[in-house]
Amino acid sequence: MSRDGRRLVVAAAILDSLRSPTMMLCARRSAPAALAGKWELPGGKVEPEEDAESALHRELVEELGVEVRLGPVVPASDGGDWPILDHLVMRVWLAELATGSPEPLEDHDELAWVPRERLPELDWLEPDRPIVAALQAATA
Ligand SMILES: Nc1nc2c([nH]c(=O)n2[C@H]2C[C@H](O)[C@@H](COP(=O)(O)OP(=O)(O)OP(=O)(O)O)O2)c(=O)[nH]1
Repeated sequence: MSRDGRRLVVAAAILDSLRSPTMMLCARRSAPAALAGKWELPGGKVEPEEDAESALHRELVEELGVEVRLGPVVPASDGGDWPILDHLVMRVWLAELATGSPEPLEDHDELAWVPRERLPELDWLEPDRPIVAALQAATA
């Protein structure tokens, strides 16, 4: 749960390098129908009794088959989690690959390494647009 009791979604902005980022791994949703075709950050809902970072590592293994090193969280302008679809909130970490090569194993039909300056060109899930802007700023 987030601090205000809303269900928490966790996601990773996986960079080619945490130290000197130039590209970010973006994922195109394949389901449900209402969200299919839109780009997002890989991740998913935190299960009850699960801590946020463990949930993120679990989701990245399930969805992409990778393990990552986490960098800092990129907060919303109020310092907290980002409001997203379905009255959920999302916490976003910068990250870099530790092991594995990302494959669209589950929930996505395409993955793309996108140069950070081109990130706004993708057809993002609407709530992700301000997050993408913050990620560009955080990786400048
Ligand atoms: N993973 C992810 N979800 C996002 C992003 N932006 C955004 O609005 N969402 C929304 C879409 C969904 O309503 C929700 C995440 O749900 P999900 O379907 O990915 O979660 P999950 O893998 O745990 O699946 P389930 O338990 O619902 O079956 O958050 C994003 O960048 N990444």
